[in-house]
Amino acid sequence: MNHLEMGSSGGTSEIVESVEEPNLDNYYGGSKTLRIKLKTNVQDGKCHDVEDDLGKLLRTIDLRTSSGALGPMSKPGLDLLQKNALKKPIKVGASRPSGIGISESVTLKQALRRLCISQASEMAAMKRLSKPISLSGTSEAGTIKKLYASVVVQSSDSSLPINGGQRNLVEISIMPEKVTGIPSKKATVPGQVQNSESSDNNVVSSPLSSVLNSRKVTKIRIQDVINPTSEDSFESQSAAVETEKKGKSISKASISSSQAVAASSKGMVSQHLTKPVHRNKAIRKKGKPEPASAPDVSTKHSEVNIGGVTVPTTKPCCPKEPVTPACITPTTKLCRLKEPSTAACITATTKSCRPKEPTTPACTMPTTKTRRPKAPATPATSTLNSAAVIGKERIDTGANKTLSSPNIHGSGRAIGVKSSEFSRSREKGECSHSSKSSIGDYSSSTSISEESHQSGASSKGCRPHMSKDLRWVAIHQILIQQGSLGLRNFRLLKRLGCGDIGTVYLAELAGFECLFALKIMDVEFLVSRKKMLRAQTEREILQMLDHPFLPTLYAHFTTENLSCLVMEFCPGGDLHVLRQRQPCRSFTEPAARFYVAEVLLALEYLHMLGVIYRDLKPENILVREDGHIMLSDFDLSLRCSVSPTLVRSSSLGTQESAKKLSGPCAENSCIDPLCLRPSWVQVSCFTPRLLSSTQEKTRKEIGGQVRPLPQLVVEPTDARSNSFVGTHEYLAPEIIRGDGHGSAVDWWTFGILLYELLFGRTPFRGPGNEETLANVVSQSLKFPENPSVSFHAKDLIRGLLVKEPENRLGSVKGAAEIKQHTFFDGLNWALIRCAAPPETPRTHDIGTPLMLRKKKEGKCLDFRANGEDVEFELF
Ligand SMILES: Nc1ncnc2c1ncn2[C@@H]1O[C@H](COP(=O)(O)OP(=O)(O)OP(=O)(O)O)[C@@H](O)[C@H]1O
Repeated sequence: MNHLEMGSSGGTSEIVESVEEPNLDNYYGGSKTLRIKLKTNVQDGKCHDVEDDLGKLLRTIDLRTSSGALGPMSKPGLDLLQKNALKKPIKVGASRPSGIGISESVTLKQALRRLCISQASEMAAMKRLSKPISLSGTSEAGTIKKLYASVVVQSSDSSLPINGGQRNLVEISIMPEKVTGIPSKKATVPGQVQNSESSDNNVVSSPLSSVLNSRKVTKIRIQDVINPTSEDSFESQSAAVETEKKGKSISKASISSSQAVAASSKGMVSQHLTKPVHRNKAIRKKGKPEPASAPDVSTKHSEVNIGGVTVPTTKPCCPKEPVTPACITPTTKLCRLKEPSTAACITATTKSCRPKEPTTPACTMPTTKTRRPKAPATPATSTLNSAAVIGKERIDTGANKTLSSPNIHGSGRAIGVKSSEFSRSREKGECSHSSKSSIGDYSSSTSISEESHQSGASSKGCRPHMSKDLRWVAIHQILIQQGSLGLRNFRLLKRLGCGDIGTVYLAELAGFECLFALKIMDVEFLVSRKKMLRAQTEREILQMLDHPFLPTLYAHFTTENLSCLVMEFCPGGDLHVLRQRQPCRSFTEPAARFYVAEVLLALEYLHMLGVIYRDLKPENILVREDGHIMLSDFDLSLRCSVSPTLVRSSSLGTQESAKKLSGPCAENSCIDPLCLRPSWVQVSCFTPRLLSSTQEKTRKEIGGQVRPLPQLVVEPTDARSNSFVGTHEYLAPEIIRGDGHGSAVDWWTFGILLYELLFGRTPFRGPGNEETLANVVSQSLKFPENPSVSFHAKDLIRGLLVKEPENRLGSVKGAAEIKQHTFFDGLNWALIRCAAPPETPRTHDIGTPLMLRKKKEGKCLDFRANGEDVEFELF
């Protein structure tokens, strides 16, 4: 600290400038010292002229420094010079382009000062360049260089390229805190002065101080980047603004430096910096509602009902942020957006949805309808829990609950149907396009409340694998533009088939060239035939689905008296048709394995959702455009509760396992993945293979045998229903016997399916349905000699077609058990959706557009192409 002491010594008053500083000898070598004392003699009341004293002083200096006029300065002299330097900013003027000059107009004292200042500063700087700063571990020279670089950047041009600013940002941020005490010393770094000279107005000390100030600003910004959501950063940002405001008064250069730093910050982290701004707005507006804006359909995870159309709102149709081409990639040939505005935001690489070559795999459905035999009446009571919980959904079984789904209404007319009506509904299916008709003796002991419907809707809100689908974009565009979706938006092109509860059409969304399968159901007909619950079950299940081998429901709407499901269209027909096109009317083993593997994954997924499918047959397995499968038709499915269970292998007796499996797995008497021999099983198992020492010990104690880990089973293995549902040839024995059934029925039908795909017929088919049913219950399984089928395939079928459901493969651990069978050896389950299918469908005939004409009273609605007109088919 510098201070002036005034003392009195006799008649002489002496102003002594004393400096309390660390030993500067270290700084300046201490080799030569020049001590200057300014002494004012007041003697006899006479003041001597200061100039005289200085003259003497100058002579003294000349004498003592004659050996080296530019030699090291004495400490006191330096002190004085330093002090002066601190008091006055060093102006870098054009009059002194280089080196040290003394203008003629200045006094001798000033000249002396300048000389000393320049010399001392130069020396100090040179010394410092080689002196490390202990605090930061970086040399002070390095720090000076960095500061210099900052000053150079800031003083030369404020409109610097951003990357220059970036460099400054980083360098400044690592400066040690304690550099603030030496700005004036640093100001005389030679190179720095040279650069600073480029501008008359630049004040060297100011940029430095502003840089130091802006370091704080910079630091704050970096914090923002690191943690853009922290409150601190928000406050600091305000502080930074304050600092910047203050900095404006320092100098022009300091402002520019601050701007440069800020600009560099922006340049580095422009994206991140936008976040705190948004967040700040949010903080400010906290508690205040945002002004009404258009609904952001891209972010909500629930469904909306717009104009009677139920659609999920999570689809990335028109997100607020501009849609990048990568965000919406065409995934199908079946949809193309026409409107240029949309196409611009979506991507222009979409394939045409209108295939040119007319082939008709999807239109080869048998048109003959089979009347189903009346199945024996079965008790309506279901062994399902009265209040079944599916995930977060709760199925309320309240008997008199009124169904008033907003989705089932037409022209503003809500349909309220007492669930008691459904409870009485046990009607069999009456119409099918296939030779294998589904029996729909649907025990409707459950009715589904509105709440469960809503939660079901929200659970299906997100469909990642379909999120890039242009069809979502098209539908959402219609909803946004027109407010609702209806039959008017579709051109019916072809009838794809007729089921128990409705008719499915190939339909094009007008203006978009997007093809859909449109299932149209006559609500009055459904109510009168007590099939409303089946329709509702199907819709609710469809709304839950999000799986590559299961259909996507794009929308549901009601219009007049029709309930319509807008689904994904499968142009490849079904496996029944496809099988009949095979050389021996049966698939090769690899092809069959591919199809059943995909079906298995779909069933596994359904089971995990608490859905027992119950109607597996080739007719319900549709072939997608890419050749992969899609399991359709859920109106006979059973919804039930699923409670994850940890199943220990010991609970499944080893003998039982052996019965179910043969080959390497059965030899081991264990079905746990760890016990399976095939290498692919071990590869696909995610169980850690490293055992701890304790585990290793335990393992040895049990005689070297691997103790299988318990397995989590999330399948409705305990669910029971007494409904008589299914297709005769596919009905499980327990359904026919009326024993009550659970998810094991799907593994029975899975066995029948594999049998049919491989052998071209089902195993228990009799001359009539009654005989078929009898065979299913009592006849033993036989395999034809032709075609030749592998042992593994037969072994799997044998494991599945076990008449007692409790001994059936899959009855305990579900799909996991079946996947582990040797028939599937080498199959990569995780990547099967990427595997090449046995065949991909040929292009399909979209047919002639159909037109709705009329509906006859009290009859099931159907449309039939007749030139340009459509007639209703009565059934
Ligand atoms: N998404 C689709 N893509 C192509 N064709 C389909 C699609 N959905 C259904 N179909 C065809 O439409 C026809 C009728 O299907 P729907 O599901 O209504 O009845 P179903 O399969 O006969 O079953 P059920 O009578 O039990 O309702 C089927 O033959 C099927 O091939």
